[in-house]
Amino acid sequence: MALSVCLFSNSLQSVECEAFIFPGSFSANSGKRSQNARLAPLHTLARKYNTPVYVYSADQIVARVRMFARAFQEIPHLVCYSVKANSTLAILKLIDQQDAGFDIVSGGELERVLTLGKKAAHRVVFSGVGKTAVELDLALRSDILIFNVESEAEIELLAERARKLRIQAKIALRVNPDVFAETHPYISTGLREHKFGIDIRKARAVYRAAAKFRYLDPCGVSVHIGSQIRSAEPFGAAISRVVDLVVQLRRDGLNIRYVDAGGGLGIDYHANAGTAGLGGSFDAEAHVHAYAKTLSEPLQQLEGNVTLLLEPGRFLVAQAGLLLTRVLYVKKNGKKTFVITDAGMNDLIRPALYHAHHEIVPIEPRPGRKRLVDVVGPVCETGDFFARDRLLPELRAGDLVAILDAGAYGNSLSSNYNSRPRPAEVLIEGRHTRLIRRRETIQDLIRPELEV
Ligand SMILES: Cc1ncc(COP(=O)(O)O)c(C=O)c1O
Ligand SMILES: N[C@@H](CCCC[NH3+])C(=O)O
Repeated sequence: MALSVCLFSNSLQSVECEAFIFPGSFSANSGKRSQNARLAPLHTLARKYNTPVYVYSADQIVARVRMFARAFQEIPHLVCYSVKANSTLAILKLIDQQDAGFDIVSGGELERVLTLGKKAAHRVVFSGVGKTAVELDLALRSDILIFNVESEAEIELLAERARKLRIQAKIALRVNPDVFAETHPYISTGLREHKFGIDIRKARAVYRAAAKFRYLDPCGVSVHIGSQIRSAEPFGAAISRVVDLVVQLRRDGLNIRYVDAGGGLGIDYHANAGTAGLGGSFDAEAHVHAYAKTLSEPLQQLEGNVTLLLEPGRFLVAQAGLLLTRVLYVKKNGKKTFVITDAGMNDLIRPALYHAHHEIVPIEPRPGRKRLVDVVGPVCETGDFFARDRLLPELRAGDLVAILDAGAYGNSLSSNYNSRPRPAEVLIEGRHTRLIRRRETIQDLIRPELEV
């Protein structure tokens, strides 16, 4: 019997989501609100586009952007989607259509935003510790919204470039608030020992110095304490320190009009855990509302006159994407069973890099006893795994499996290691599916070398 499973369900806590019709035995019961998104069966996608392939749901992305905006509706704000999470042009376009802005960290990301039109650039915040003169010039000429400056040396370089081009630059200092946030150490950014931002204790003096440059307008304060943060508390601590600083800076005579709270709101990578019914207790909407409340309380001290900039990445796109891959081989080494897929760590590096958990769902699960397996890729690294000692229904060569919650830091962090072309990407829009990035070919990889 065909039952429905919505592998993107968690992002909306949807029930009865008829996303994928599997001849399997899962049922998607993950919560409260119901949404019918009729999407194509994954089998069809695998046949049409081959594997591995990233599959995204446009509905889910749009729903997340709207959910985020709803939570902040009482506060003047601009959601600036963090492009690094997923920088595929069709995804950016979708988010642009929701009137969002963009958080970028390189000239390359700015070029991507510019493909949406010049207007999109006016809603860009430019973060990053290592901006080059060329990147600053492009951003100045593109008339971006604001530069989040991360060092005194960068202020000087930006002031020089702005003077040369005779273009006024709005700047925020990204302050380092020395706030601990529980997450993987590689993606924690808010402690003094991290490379990010300017020590908040020095910030007033740095603002005073910045204000002397004719072509710089110090009008914002920004902070970003890390990524995949599941509790509201550290965001509250960071924003309170920022608000205190804004009060002081205003007393110092600066016209601070922007507070940028950064990104970092986490998701539940276990939300679809379990096999007898996908879904979990994570309520994304409640989570973002709690986050909004935590940010808005300290901001009240500023009595309006401030636009809150937000830079969510993962929260908007992670759960709207999955990586569809086919089992190549199943083999035993001693007591271990390895399920070897055609996707590898080069396609999705999060498990290898952070020991990150991603749910893995067989598309046609076999009934019967589950087995403890390692799901691994074909790359020549022992770290090339998607799951270790995971209890899964029996898998055989040829089976399709979906690696869930892969919409953020999936393809954008992929590489060509082992000379593996990157996967295709497909967007599901209502009843239609669209190839938004073709699979790379070996020619794509070697052409730059043949050209020299
Ligand atoms: C400055 C900045 N803003 C926004 C983000 C987006 O973070 P997330 O995807 O966790 O929301 C990042 C990544 O951590 C970042 O470094
Ligand atoms: N790449 C990380 C997030 C990094 C955020 C960068 N500021 C992840 O996959 O979780």
